[in-house]
Amino acid sequence: MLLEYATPLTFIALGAIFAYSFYAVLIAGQLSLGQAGFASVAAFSAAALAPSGNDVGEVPALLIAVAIGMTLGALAAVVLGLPTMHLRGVFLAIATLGFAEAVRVVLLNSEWTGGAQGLAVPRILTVGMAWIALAVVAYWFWRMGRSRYGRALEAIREDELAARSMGIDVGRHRLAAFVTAGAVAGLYGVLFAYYVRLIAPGDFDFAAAVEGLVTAVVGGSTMFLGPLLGSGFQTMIPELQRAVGVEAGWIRPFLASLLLLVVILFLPGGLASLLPRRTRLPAASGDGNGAGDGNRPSHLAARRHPAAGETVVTLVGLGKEYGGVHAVRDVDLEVRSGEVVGLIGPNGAGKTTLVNMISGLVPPSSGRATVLGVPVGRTPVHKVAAAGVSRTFQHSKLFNRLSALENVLVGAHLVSRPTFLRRLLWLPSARRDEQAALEQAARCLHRVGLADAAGTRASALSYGDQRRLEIARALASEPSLLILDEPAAGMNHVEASTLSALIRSLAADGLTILFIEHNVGMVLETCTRVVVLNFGEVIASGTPQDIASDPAVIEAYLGTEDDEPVTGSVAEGTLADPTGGSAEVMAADSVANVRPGAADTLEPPDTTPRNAS
Ligand SMILES: Nc1ncnc2c1ncn2[C@@H]1O[C@H](COP(=O)(O)OP(=O)(O)OP(=O)(O)O)[C@@H](O)[C@H]1O
Repeated sequence: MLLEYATPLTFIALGAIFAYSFYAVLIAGQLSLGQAGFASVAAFSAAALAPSGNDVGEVPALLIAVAIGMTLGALAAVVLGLPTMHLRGVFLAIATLGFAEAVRVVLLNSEWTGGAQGLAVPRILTVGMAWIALAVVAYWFWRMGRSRYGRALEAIREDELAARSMGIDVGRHRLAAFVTAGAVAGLYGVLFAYYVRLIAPGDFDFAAAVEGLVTAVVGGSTMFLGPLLGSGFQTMIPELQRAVGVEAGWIRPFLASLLLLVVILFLPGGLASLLPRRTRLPAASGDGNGAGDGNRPSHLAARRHPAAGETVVTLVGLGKEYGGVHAVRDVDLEVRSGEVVGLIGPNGAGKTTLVNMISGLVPPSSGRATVLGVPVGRTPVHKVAAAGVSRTFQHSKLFNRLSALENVLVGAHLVSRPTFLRRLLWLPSARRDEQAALEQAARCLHRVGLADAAGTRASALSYGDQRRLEIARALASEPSLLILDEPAAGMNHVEASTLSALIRSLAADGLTILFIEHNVGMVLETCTRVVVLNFGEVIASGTPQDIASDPAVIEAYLGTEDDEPVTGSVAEGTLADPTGGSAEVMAADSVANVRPGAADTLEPPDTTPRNAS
């Protein structure tokens, strides 16, 4: 019975293995078509170099061929990956396709490959061996999925910039994914060669690459079972055709293309997304709050924080120019450990550019900046994060297809330990470390009041909850400096007030906080020091009381008698941009027209002690 279906079953396994080589990079958001090239390098080299089954026995001969093929596939991926890993999307696809085509042409014109006639290879592979190989590959990706490494790849796929800011070395992870793809494609090439008996360079052409990609995409690139589902579907179409007596050759590519279209339009996660995706929640602790905000899990990696009062940020003459626009000019600023510094200023004042320079996202044009001992501008973003800088973004940069808990788990990248290889071996220490990371994530969610939303997809959260989730994700790395870019945007008064209390409680724990906010009232209430930027320059810096009555600040916000009226509400501490921009105001319904010079102080500062909460 099984033998009757041996051929389609073998091709399902082979197709799935090939699709896994695409899945390996799709999971990190990379689109590569070079896998056919890796497979052909592996297949021809192994066939030429591996000993004959007559000399060493069939299975050892196949195993040696697999080892040769996977090694050469991985090496080819390193050679191709090093110069191309900085490419994204379609550019990477074109470069890798070019490589595969070049390999095909070289093999086609080489004598040792038999040219267009191809190379005869003994059939050693059986259906059982093919499925064992598939099981090993699927196991690899299954165990990878919930490891720290697997989560980092998913984070890169969802938002590369945010992943960098969480301390993930994107270049290294992308190259690792590419090399895995090379090895898996190499495995496919060898198994294919030792099954079909005769291999020709044409077996690994553009059409083969597209078929592998379609199989992976149709199956789904976000769940490890996707390639298997895709391959089963692709291989079974001709079998079903035969069963119902319709032999037309166009049906399979037509249905595959149709399904690809349906998947891209309506089912971005592929067939695998129809299967339920579970978010593993941490085991509840005895305090009734799940992992709650209890003690720090003991298996997390250690973090060193600066002592109270130690310098955290030093900016000297820092400037950034975009073409002729001076976004930031000549800023001198020192932030000490434990301070809560509010950065305010009208739209376009240069606040985001300044914090982008501090977090290493944007290199300065002039001056120098040292953050937690690291010279930013010359240091990659993930290393700045590793030094202890964590941040949220003005426009939320969550990993939208991941749950709230998974988002925060990525945030814990820097304090959690690598677990993938230990997960492959089911070592208890890997489970313990994963549990510690889960507890850390749950603790951070609890701290921002999102414990109940742990299993909810980030994209399904309300706008205010998304902003809180970003804060939880930023906290998970246990930073020394937390940068918040307009954290209260989109929040109502109650939420903003709760957020203000949270920021003060974080500061009471010793965290240094730098935050941009248009809600001036909240800034004055929350900060120990306020820095005001206008046209890229610091126009004032001091205590909330000083800033609230500083004439230069009031003029920057309200303009002078000669200016056009501006919209905003002093009473709400929320002011629109005097330069005409569109500030995200906290309470749109309370916005009133304010004549220039209508008030002589901003929102009076709250005198509540900082650590009262
Ligand atoms: N990547 C860029 N390329 C060109 N100009 C830029 C770039 N980023 C910022 N700018 C310009 O730099 C100036 C400062 O922008 P920035 O976003 O830092 O201001 P901001 O104070 O954060 O404003 P907002 O409150 O609206 O976020 C603006 O004139 C802006 O147009």
